[in-house]
This record gives sequence, C-alpha cells and structure tokens, in this order.
Amino acid sequence: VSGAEKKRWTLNDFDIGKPLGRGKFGHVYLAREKRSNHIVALKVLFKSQLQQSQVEHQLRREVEIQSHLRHPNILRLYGYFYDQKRVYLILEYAAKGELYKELQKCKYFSERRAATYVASLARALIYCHGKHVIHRDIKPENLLIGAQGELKIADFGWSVHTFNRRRTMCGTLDYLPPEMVESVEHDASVDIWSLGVLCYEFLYGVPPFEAKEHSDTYRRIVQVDLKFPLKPIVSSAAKDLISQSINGSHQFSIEILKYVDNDIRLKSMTKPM
Ligand SMILES: O=C(O)c1cc(-c2cccc(F)c2)nc2ccccc12
Ligand SMILES: [Mg+2]
Repeated sequence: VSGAEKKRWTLNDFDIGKPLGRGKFGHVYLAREKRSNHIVALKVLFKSQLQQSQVEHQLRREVEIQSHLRHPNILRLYGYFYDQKRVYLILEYAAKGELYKELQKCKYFSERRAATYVASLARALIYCHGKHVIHRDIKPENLLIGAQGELKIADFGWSVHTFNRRRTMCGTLDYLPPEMVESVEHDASVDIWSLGVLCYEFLYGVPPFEAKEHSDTYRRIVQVDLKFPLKPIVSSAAKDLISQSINGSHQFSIEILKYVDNDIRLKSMTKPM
C-alpha cells in the first residue's frame, strides 16, 4: 500500500456518506474512496479550531505516529490532506462504533468479554511500546469496535515517541541515576496503569477512583485508593490483575503483560463463573 502513502489525496477522491460522530474539532463521516470503493472514516477538522486550541503540533504528531503503526487492534490512519479551511484524516472505519457506548448500554462486561478486550489492548500496547510509542490517553472514549467485534485503539492525539531522549540528550546513560534511566519504562507504564483502570471499569462499570469532585479523584489516585465493590461479583484473578497493574511495580506490570500474550493470566479470568 506504499502508493497510498505517497498519493496526494483530495476531497474529490471520496463519496461522503452519513456522519459517524462529532469530535471537538469537527465531524467524522463515513466515506468511500472512489477508485478502490474502500470504505473509510473521514475525520474533518477545522483549521481555525485547531489554531484556537493550539493543537496543530499535536495533530501532526498524532498523524505521524498513527500512520506508521500496523496492528489489528490499532485503528489505521491511511493518510491525510487539507484545503483552505480544513484538515482531513483518512481513518479505518470501525463498523461497531464506540466502546464507551457499548459499556453504557451493558452497564459492565462479562469477565470473558473484559479479558478479551484487555488481552487485545495489552498486545497493542506491547506493540506500541516496542516502537517507543506510548498512547497516554487510553480510555473507553478512545476505543472503537471493528466489524468482527475486535477492539481498536484510536485517537493518538496524546501519544508521544519516547525514543531514548536520555541517550540523545546527554550522550551516554552511564552517569544517569536510576529514576532517569527507569523513566523511559516509567513513561511506557502510564499505559499499563490505564489498562488496569480500564479493566476495572469494564468489570464494574465505573472507573476505580471516581469521585464527585476532581480534587477527591486526584487524591484517590495519588493514594492509590483502590477498592473493589461487592457487586458485581468479580473473580480474584481479575482483581489480582487489576491491582498488579495499578499497584504493582511498573516493570512487574509490564512483565505481567508479556504473559498475557499466551493468555496465561486471562484464562484464569475467563474461567466460567
Ligand atoms: O495549512 C497548513 O499547512 C496546515 C496543515 C496542517 C497539517 C499538516 C499535516 C498533517 C496534519 F495532520 C495537519 N494542520 C494545520 C492546522 C491548522 C492550520 C493550518 C494547518
Ligand atoms: Mg479522543
């Protein structure tokens, strides 16, 4: 598909269909690329809004990062183009829509469904971290569902490429203290923390540190005030995975996810209740 990358797209290349949703900077439309009949989602962003919110650099970084990622659980960004007033992102179309709407509808997910989503997310994050990319905004609103029910991470607006700044910044790592060297892992594990938070929200229908006031949520997070409700009933293996991802040492929680790959831990989570 290298041709698609070099091609300069224009609006005339697409038939525009129904609106799929609206974001802060514009709307997303179903669209069909005329030559290939390929169905895509066309995200239309207004330059004026992007300038007002000073997110132009963030958008360019999002496009740069997401266009180079190839993984079944990461929403593809095929390309972009822009005209006088708007920037257009050509995105993979996720036929079953937004995961947060599905979670609102079912209140919370079964362990099997939660484990399937967490395993896909973990694989996608291991892939991203392997490329020194961290997402930093893993939440239900940024997750979509493909036609076969598979989860897709979208919206890399907050992602960063952590290519070892430490070495480039100061030549050698030799004289850096542990917290400086460790911080590259530390950065990557913000996604691991969010995975634990997400797993909790999949199983209980609410995020673990929710509170009326922001200040209370903030305090609960920094105190890692993790409590499991009595209802719905959740297996101890699931609680174990959540607390290890949230409490565990960062390196340890990354180790866990490597096991997730053969589903060792998740099989115990998905044992029929
Ligand atoms: O008029 C431009 O050159 C322009 C280009 C881009 C842009 C260029 C590549 C990738 C991408 F995602 C966005 N974003 C903008 C945002 C606000 C105002 C102008 C621009
Ligand atoms: Mg978003």
